[in-house]
Amino acid sequence: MRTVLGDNQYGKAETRIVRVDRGDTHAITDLNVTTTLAGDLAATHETGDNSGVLPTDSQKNAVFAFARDGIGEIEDFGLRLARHFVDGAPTIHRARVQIEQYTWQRMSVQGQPAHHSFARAAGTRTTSVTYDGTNSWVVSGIGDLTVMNTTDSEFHGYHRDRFTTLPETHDRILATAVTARWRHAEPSGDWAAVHEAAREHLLEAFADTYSYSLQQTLNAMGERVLRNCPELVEVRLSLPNKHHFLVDLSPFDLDNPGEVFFAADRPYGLIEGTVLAEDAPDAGLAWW
Ligand SMILES: O=c1[nH]c(=O)c2[nH]c(=O)[nH]c2[nH]1
Repeated sequence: MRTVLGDNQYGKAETRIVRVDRGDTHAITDLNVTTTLAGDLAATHETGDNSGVLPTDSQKNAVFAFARDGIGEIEDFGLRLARHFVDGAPTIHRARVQIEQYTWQRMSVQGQPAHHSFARAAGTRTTSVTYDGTNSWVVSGIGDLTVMNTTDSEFHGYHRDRFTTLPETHDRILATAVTARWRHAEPSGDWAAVHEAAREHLLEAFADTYSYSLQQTLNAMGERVLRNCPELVEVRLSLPNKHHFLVDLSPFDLDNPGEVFFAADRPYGLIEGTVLAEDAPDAGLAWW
């Protein structure tokens, strides 16, 4: 059988890098960086001719070397790296730089901000930057931000088949670990300000939406971000439904008026969806 080489890409996954800025007080930037390159790479696949391959080791080294000059916002760091790879190597026509930034909070010591001590906080800030030699696309977001509403959530009226045993509920816990990614209309802007605003609006929409399904909450979260952040044109959400089951305490002659739950970790419902501005421009390579 004859075969042809299809789409391919390669890069260095998960370069972990911590930069310490040693000003009057220390500051840290803690990143997990994944670089992915694509282009004219048939030769290495077909004959092992590596003349067009920029080693993944060099990609990792570039991440560390670029960090020596300062990192700044992860979106800008990603754009600098992506341009370096495509503009510097003739066979590389497309680069993606994905960055996860871990959140660290400065500790307090005797009521004062600590000089050099930090505690890791929940949630990550993320970006995925793509550059094709002409255009750049930026998708930013958050990861792993666990949230819970202890009421104002119902789930009933669903389609039933012969396997349906789920009891309808008019009052349940709604909990999820939010992964959200938002597409910027332009590959420039005040990344940190947009991030803060998008995060706030996501969380507020989660908290103040009376929910009849996690799907409805997802849509409300995406809508709220797009209505309030004109820099953004698309939001993609992935929301695991972290089920909390009321424990039957009747064997112990105890009632359970919505107070004691079993927090199951698997299996879990996984609710995913996209909300777009009606006039969102074509996504191009934003989600590559
Ligand atoms: O908000 C929910 N959406 C579902 O689709 C679903 N399915 C399920 O079993 N529980 C829930 N909850």
